[in-house]
Amino acid sequence: MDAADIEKDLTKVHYTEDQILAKLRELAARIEQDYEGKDLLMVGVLRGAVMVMADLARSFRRHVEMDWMAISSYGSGTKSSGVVRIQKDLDTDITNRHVLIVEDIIDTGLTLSWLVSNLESRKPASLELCTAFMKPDAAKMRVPVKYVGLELPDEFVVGYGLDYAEKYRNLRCVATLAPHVYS
Ligand SMILES: O=P(O)(O)OC[C@H]1O[C@H](OP(=O)(O)OP(=O)(O)O)[C@H](O)[C@@H]1O
Ligand code: HPA
Repeated sequence: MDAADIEKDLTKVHYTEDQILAKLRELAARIEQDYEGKDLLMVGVLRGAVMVMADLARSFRRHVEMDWMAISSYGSGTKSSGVVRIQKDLDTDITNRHVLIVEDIIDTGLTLSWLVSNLESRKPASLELCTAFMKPDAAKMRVPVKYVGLELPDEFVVGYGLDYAEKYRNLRCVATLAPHVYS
């Protein structure tokens, strides 16, 4: 499949790579300021957050630690299954640590709500959330998200880490996936 074939699967590009990187640099500057003088552990949520974590972390001029959790609620479909499962836990003990969860997207908010209560039970010194993208339903979430990047409509999107059935994660932009691909 070449680039032109992939483009046929997309209906609208919402953000280009440059727009995404510019927003992440803004978030990184705020995070750097807020965590001045504190050790910071960023927890990335596999697999979608790989790109966000890599670009965010490289925007810092300070040390950060990174660890990863793999949890899944979407399987290979376009709707949340409603059931969150841990597939890989953290390697780090987060007790008394300043933890920042890094996500690619908050859609229904189910994954993050679940993750926050799971990580809070481990007694970190602080726990905050950062997401590159957010859909409208996420506003209904009870957990506040301190660092929010870019807004997306309530459509199934792919690219910049976001997949459909494990494909499209490597697109540099974020775009709506044409319904003919999954219906
Ligand atoms: O707000 P929600 O409706 O819960 O959706 C957000 C979650 O869905 C995606 O993960 P997914 O389960 O698809 O796993 P992946 O990161 O491996 O793609 C995404 O990376 C978020 O973790
Ligand atoms: O729109 C989406 N695309 C890809 N993965 C997702 N996980 C939650 N929402 C989405």
